[in-house]
Order: sequence, then C-alpha cells, then structure tokens
Amino acid sequence: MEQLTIRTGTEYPVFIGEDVLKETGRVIEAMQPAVTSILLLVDSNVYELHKTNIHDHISFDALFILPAGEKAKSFSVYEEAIGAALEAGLDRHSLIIACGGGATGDLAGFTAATYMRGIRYIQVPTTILAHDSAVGGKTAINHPLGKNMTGCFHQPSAVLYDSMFLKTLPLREIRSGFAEVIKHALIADKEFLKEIMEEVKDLGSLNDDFLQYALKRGIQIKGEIVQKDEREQNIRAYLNFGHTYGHAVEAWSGFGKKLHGECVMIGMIYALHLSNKKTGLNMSMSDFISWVHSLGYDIHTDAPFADLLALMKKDKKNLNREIRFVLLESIGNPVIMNAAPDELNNIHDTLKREGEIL
Ligand SMILES: NC(=O)c1ccc[n+]([C@@H]2O[C@H](COP(=O)([O-])OP(=O)(O)OC[C@H]3O[C@@H](n4cnc5c(N)ncnc54)[C@H](O)[C@@H]3O)[C@@H](O)[C@H]2O)c1
Ligand SMILES: O=C(O)C(=O)C[C@@H](O)[C@H](O)[C@H](O)COP(=O)(O)O
Ligand SMILES: [Zn+2]
Repeated sequence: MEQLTIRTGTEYPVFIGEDVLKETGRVIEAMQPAVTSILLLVDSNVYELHKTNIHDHISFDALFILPAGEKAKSFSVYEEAIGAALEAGLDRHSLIIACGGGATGDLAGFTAATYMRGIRYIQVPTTILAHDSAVGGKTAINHPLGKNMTGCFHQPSAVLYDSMFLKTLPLREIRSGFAEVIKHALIADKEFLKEIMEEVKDLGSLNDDFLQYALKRGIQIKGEIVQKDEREQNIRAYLNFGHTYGHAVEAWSGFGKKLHGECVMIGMIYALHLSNKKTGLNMSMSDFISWVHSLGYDIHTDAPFADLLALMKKDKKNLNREIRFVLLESIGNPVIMNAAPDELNNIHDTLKREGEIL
C-alpha cells in the first residue's frame, strides 16, 4: 500500500494498493471532529460483487444502493440520496462513504456537499477511471442539456483505492478508465506516455504492477494540477483535455450509452487533430491512432456536427460565448485556445472524410 497526500484548501490522504479497504476504520476513527454516523452509498454492481469485503471492512449505520453507473448522476437519484441521509438521521458531523466508480463518487460527493450545506465524505473508488474522479473534489450530476451541469467543488476527507476491486471490472470499463490514464500522460508527461505505449498492448491482460504504477502516476499528475488551481480558474482546465468534444458526444449519445472514457478518447483524438492545425503540435498521429485502435477503442460517433456544436456551446470552460479548447503545443504542454465553429467544423469534416476516426 502506498500513500499520497493532496493539499488543496484541505489536506487529505490517498491510499492506493492492496488491502487498502482494511484501513477504513482507522481512517474514520482519526477524523476530527469525531464522526457521528455513516451512510454508505454504493453502486449496485459493486455491492453484488464485493458484498463480503464491504461488510467486513466498512462499518456503516445506513446503506443506500445506487443504480449502476451513469444513471446515478440524475436529479431523481440525488433526491433519493438526500432522502436516505435524512431518514438515517445524518447530522453535520456525519460521513458519507462513496463506494463505486466515478458516477457513484460524483453523486455521493454532490450529496455530501449539499446535505445540510455540506458534510464530509470518503471516496472508495472501484474502477480504473476513478483514479481520476476520486481525487480533486469535482462533484456533479447531469442535465439532459449537458454533462455535470449541476455540481460543486467539495474535497473528500480521504481516498481509499483498493486494487482488489479492479479484478472484477469488465474489459469495456477497463478500456474506458484507461483513457483518463492516457489523458494524464498526454497533458503532463511525455516519458509516461512512451512507457504506456510500450508496455500496454492488451488492456485485457494488464500487468498488475504496471497498472498500480500508472494509476499512481495519474493521481500524482492530477494532484499537482489541482493543488495549484483547485477551482478551475486557469490550469485545472488542462484536466479537461478531450472533454469538450468528448462530453458533447457523451451527452448526444444519451448518458451511459457511450462510456465517459470512450467519449474522452474520441475527444482527445479530435483535440490532437485540432492541435496539429492550431498550435503546430508535431506528433505522429498515425502511430498513436493505430495503438489506440489496437487497444480496441471504438472511435466512432454518428453525431452530426450541428448537434455537437450546440452542446459544445454550453461547455463549462467557455467564456463570453467563445468555445475554449484544451490543446497541446507538444506532449506534456497544454494550452487553452478559443476555437471558432468553422474551424471545429473543418476538423470534424476532415476526420469524417478521411474515415480515419469519426
Ligand atoms: N469528478 C471527477 O473529477 C471526474 C473525473 C473523471 C470522470 N468523472 C465521471 O466519472 C463517471 C465515470 O466513472 P466510471 O468510468 O468509474 O464509471 P461508473 O461509475 O459509471 O461505473 C461504470 C460501470 O462499472 C461498474 N463497476 C464499478 N466498479 C466495478 C467493479 N469493481 N467491478 C465490476 N463492475 C464495476 C458499475 O456498476 C458501472 O456499471 C462519469 O460520470 C464521469 O463524468 C468524474
Ligand atoms: O478534475 C477535473 O478538473 C477534470 O476535468 C477531470 C475530468 O476527467 C472529469 O471528467 C471531470 O468531471 C470533467 O469536469 P467538467 O468540469 O468538464 O464537468
Ligand atoms: Zn473525464
């Protein structure tokens, strides 16, 4: 087990590796002021698959089982979660534990952030993708008009990332989650990207040690950015690389139909092409894209550009009605630039015409 520390407005530990779940009791006992009661919010699939371990290592006063995956990030489930907290009698010194993937973490974090104007929560991430979502304190639910449109920044009190959970992940979820690992490499660390591209040839047989290393490196990269800009006033937007076009595809497809990481991969390829045009990024796209294809990513959407544009016009990064994209000047060097609808349309058309990706 390894420990990282995230220092934002508050400071919290991230435990990562084997047997981390066993630390839950110790972590909660150390919290000040003392925790009065605990509500566990858990993804339904995770609860079915890991019930014994969850009951053995997490003690809680009330349990609320969430619909699996993205369905949890809705206004109706949010209302139910607040209801569960009220029925359980949670007070201002109570604790919510989020056990599941990014959807569970985002919903549980938002519930904790808003229940009685804010109580503490702990993240127990169970997916590869959640190396990203469990750290940094972005919480949210979706709106049909856009992804994560209602939410706030609320840092967890601790993150307990036990590798045992990852053993039951379906390949499609491994692939989705790994897109965010690749994102962290692209925005911050050229050597890390090289290592990943050399090491990872088959996402169905990832080496355990390499995976732990890659998740830890991803968390470090995210942590370094979030510590400098907790509330996305400037450089935190780099973590949104691939998300402008990606979130539009995700919303257009109907939340949960295409997975978040699948859409981020589409969005990253789009953003790399846009970077080639706008920043002069000098990157061999064909090597990268053939590696991405070999890992089984389906880089295809039927979404018409006009629909995606309407969604991108609502992106949270936009200012003064200008669409702002995170682009790369080189691997590891992101930059934020305005992008006009015409140039975005050109990239979309070119990629379609070449049949290369979209
Ligand atoms: N807050 C942030 O900073 C942040 C960062 C990245 C992504 N996100 C959000 O995270 C969400 C995606 O998260 P995700 O990819 O973890 O997906 P998820 O939470 O939707 O879970 C994906 C699927 O995997 C199942 N699952 C979870 N853990 C499992 C396990 N250990 N074994 C077997 N099945 C398991 C779930 O039941 C679900 O069906 C999106 O809503 C995205 O917007 C948030
Ligand atoms: O932590 C961040 O900041 C990110 O942008 C990480 C993203 O991977 C994540 O999907 C996040 O939820 C997107 O945030 P949003 O502000 O675009 O909704
Ligand atoms: Zn993301």
